[in-house]
This record gives sequence, C-alpha cells and structure tokens, in this order.
Amino acid sequence: MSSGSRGREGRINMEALTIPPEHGKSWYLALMAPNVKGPQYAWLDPSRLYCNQQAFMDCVEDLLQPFQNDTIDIIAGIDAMGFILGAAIANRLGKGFMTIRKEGHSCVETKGKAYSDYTGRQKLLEMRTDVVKTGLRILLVDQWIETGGTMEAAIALIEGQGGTIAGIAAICIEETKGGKRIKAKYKCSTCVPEHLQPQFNNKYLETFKAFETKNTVLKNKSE
Ligand SMILES: O=P(O)(O)OC[C@H]1O[C@H](OP(=O)(O)OP(=O)(O)O)[C@H](O)[C@@H]1O
Ligand SMILES: Nc1ncnc2[nH]cnc12
Repeated sequence: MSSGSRGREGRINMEALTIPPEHGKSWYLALMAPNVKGPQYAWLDPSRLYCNQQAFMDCVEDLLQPFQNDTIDIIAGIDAMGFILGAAIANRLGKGFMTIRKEGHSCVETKGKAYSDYTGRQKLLEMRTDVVKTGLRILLVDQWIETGGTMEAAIALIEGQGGTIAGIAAICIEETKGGKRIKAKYKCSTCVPEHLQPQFNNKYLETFKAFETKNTVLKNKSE
C-alpha cells in the first residue's frame, strides 16, 4: 500500500488510513484535512487523524508523555470532541472518565458555568456534582483551545468543587490571550511542535497544499 498520493506538484496527500513507514514526531498532524466549509465551522479539524489507528495511538501517547510521572485520579473530557481523546486517554491510563457537557444534556444534578468561545456566543458547560471531591487530581482534555473560554469554564467547574487540575491536554493550544493564560497557570500538553505553532495560530497548515493539489486534479478530471 502506498503511503499517499502525489499531486502534480509532487506534494504528498496522506491517505487517511495509511501508516507511513517512516514517521517522525507529530507526523499525524499531516493527516488533517483543510476546512472547505468556511468560518461557521471550527477552522482546523483534527478528526481525520482519529480514523488512522496508528495516528490516534501516537497522538494519545504524545499527549500523555509529559504526565508520565504524575498522579492522575481521573480524566475529564469536554463535550463533544474532547470525549474522543479524553476517553482514549482514560483507557490508555486505566482510569475513569468524566464528561463535562454542554447545556441541557445531563439528567443528574449538575453545576453550570457560563462562558463564551471562539464563536462569540454565550454558552453553558455543566458538570455533575457527585464525583469531584477536594484534592481529586483531574487531567482535563479537549480537542482544541482557541480563545480558552471553554477550557476556563471547565477549569472553574472542577476547581469550584475542590478538584485539582493535574494537567490539561489538547491537540492544539493557540497562542491567544486565553491560550497563553492557561499555559502559564497549568501543566499543559499538546501535539503541536514549536515550529508548527505559527501555522496553527494562523489556521492554515502547509500540508493543506497537498489537498488543494489533489482537489485540483480531481476537479480537472471531471471537467
Ligand atoms: O477555546 P475556545 O474558543 O473556547 O474553543 C475551543 C472549543 O471549541 C471546540 O468545540 P466546539 O464547541 O466547536 O464543538 P464540538 O462540540 O465539536 O467539540 C473545541 O473542541 C473546544 O471545545
Ligand atoms: N481553530 C480551531 N480548530 C479546531 N477546533 C477548534 N475549536 C475552536 N477553534 C478551533
């Protein structure tokens, strides 16, 4: 099986399920497909890398690496995409997983925290009240941190119930005011190497060019 298709300009667009024979650190970020739907959707979407068994495993390992020697009692994940990574991390560590949900989805007693996120809309996160106790060490997981509004609401819910944030894991923490504030205060892990961080902040990855090439070829073929 080839590890990708080459467009006219020779750029490699990695097939979703292929594991390249040689893959360096964070190789799986190149699996991310560009946003073709416009700004009403999250601008960078890592979900294609979850489809690749090796990419998903490597992503989880990378996120856990800084916490190897730390005490973690439980993983908490933020609705919705944070559930995927959070549950995978919990499973890998042999720990339990607690959901932090968006408004109106919990049928148990919860506390809520209002926030606004990258959309600018007012939202509410809700967390159950029967799990977190003083000193419980929680690894808080989400797919992405942009403005930091969502993550800071989740932190407030956990700390408000006496929990300790053992760490924060997200594929990317953008270098926004909120992102920097979170990084300064908590131990964080991400999958984005320093040299790629500017591309993530600008919401455009060099690897997207390979998809553009492929799309051009496909479009020309159908003409
Ligand atoms: O840092 P912020 O500006 O608060 O944005 C980050 C949040 O936005 C995304 O979720 P989103 O609510 O778009 O949708 P999801 O339900 O697909 O996870 C992401 O997974 C974070 O939860
Ligand atoms: N820029 C972004 N990319 C992916 N997911 C996001 N969630 C919020 N902002 C995002």
